[in-house]
Amino acid sequence: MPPAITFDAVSKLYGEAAAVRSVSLEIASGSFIALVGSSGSGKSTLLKTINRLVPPSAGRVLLDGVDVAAQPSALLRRSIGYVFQNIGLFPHLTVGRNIGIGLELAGRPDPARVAEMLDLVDLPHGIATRLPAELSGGQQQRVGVARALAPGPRLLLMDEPFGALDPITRDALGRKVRDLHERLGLTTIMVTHDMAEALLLASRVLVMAKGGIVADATPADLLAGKAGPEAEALVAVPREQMRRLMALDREA
Ligand SMILES: Nc1ncnc2c1ncn2[C@@H]1O[C@H](COP(=O)(O)OP(=O)(O)OP(=O)(O)O)[C@@H](O)[C@H]1O
Repeated sequence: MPPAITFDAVSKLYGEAAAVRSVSLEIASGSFIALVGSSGSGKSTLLKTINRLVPPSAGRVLLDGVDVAAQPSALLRRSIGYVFQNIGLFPHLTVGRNIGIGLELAGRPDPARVAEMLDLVDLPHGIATRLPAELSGGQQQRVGVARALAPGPRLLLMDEPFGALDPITRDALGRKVRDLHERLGLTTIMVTHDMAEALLLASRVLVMAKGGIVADATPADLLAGKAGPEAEALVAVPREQMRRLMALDREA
């Protein structure tokens, strides 16, 4: 079973300023969650409390009922896949070693697993001997996903993973990740600025503002305007774009 996550009154203060304000919520095992909200609303900070990159100032985060603070952070991070915007591949290591690094550090190197992961993200095996700089941005981000999934985590955290990609590559990778989420039976949390991406990929959308969760709804309820004013302001943009595109299509 992939883990369920509980945020129990989680807050994070930086000096006087609260980046996250007393967030309490449960995430069911197997969910695909999109975390959206304006810049600075606390999305990344909340995400990072799960893998202990950010220790909460108050409250607890539980994975399957166990406080993450009670687990050694290296062990915890090995059990959680993490993909972030600037990819963070090791530039001096080949693609193959980048993908295998988690297994290597855990003392169980596995070249066959590297090939399996390349297949999983639709990259040719020949790419394994190249350096990251010799790949396109989209290919690098696929390697980032392969690296996160190589140790076989059940939980995948993604922080604006496709932000730097062109729209076509972004759409393809988003679908790929959704497909992997289903096939591997993951629990996935993705921070994104793109409401359309959130609506199309997630089963549940959490909207943050000023460190708090201001809406928590399915994509269908969000689109139907049932999730409150903050959510409505974010949904209005893709909805209006869709309306204009359809009007153009009718004129053509
Ligand atoms: N290490 C830090 N030190 C001080 N303040 C921080 C730190 N990290 C984040 N903050 C502040 O906490 C608030 C929330 O930041 P966070 O990165 O979580 O927002 P976000 O919603 O992910 O934003 P974005 O969409 O721009 O990435 C912001 O006001 C930010 O300036």
